[in-house]
Amino acid sequence: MLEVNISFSYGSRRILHDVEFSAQKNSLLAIIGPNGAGKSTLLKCMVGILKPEGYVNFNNINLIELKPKERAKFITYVPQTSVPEFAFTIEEFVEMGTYATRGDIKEALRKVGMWERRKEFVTNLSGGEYQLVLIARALAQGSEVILLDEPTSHLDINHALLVMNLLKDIKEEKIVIAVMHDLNLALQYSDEIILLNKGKVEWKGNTKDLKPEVLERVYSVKAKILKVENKPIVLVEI
Ligand SMILES: Nc1ncnc2c1ncn2[C@@H]1O[C@H](COP(=O)(O)OP(=O)(O)OP(=O)(O)O)[C@@H](O)[C@H]1O
Repeated sequence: MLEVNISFSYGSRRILHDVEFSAQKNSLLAIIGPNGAGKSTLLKCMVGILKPEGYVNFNNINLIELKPKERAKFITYVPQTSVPEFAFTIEEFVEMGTYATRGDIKEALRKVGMWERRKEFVTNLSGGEYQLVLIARALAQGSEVILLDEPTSHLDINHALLVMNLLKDIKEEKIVIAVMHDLNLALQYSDEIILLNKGKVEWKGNTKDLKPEVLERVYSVKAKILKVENKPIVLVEI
């Protein structure tokens, strides 16, 4: 069980106001919200890149208070996909910066379907393939909590589904929290949602309980949530 309460300011500007929630295994948690709501800042605070006020308690250990090396055993962060700068092989890249064993690396690359391609250079991968390698690197670290910042941005629908199905798989073993912009993917794959707006939790709860009025208020659009083949679809009036 992960219990979070975070406030954070950049200088005198308050970005996150008492953002409080909990997360657990077997429940994919999506963090949604408009641009600038504070979603990425929240993940960076949780993983210790930024120093917030509050706590990130995992089994009653406040991860914020741990040294980075110690914290990395519990929580990992997959940043928004950037372009790889250095020509490491996939295998070297996954090994870098982790405390992973050979076995962990093999298992992680197998999980994302990249083991056979481990000798290829990361610089030659497509955006979607690189995203899978970033996830493998986080998996190889073996931490109990995995945070992902927009794991499907820049991906075509096929790769996006590949990544989301992978997260669905991973949530059985780890606490998975993903910042997501695509409301349809968030609604279809997440079990719980936190809707951030202007640094505050505007709404949180079971994904199936999210009402279009909440989306309308926060995103300033006219929205409907329809059921197609029993799956929720957000329809926005244009
Ligand atoms: N290094 C920084 N210094 C000062 N302000 C920052 C810095 N980084 C982000 N901010 C501000 O913090 C606020 C929250 O940014 P954040 O990136 O967390 O939002 P977000 O919800 O992830 O947005 P998006 O969906 O656009 O990625 C924004 O107003 C942004 O301008």
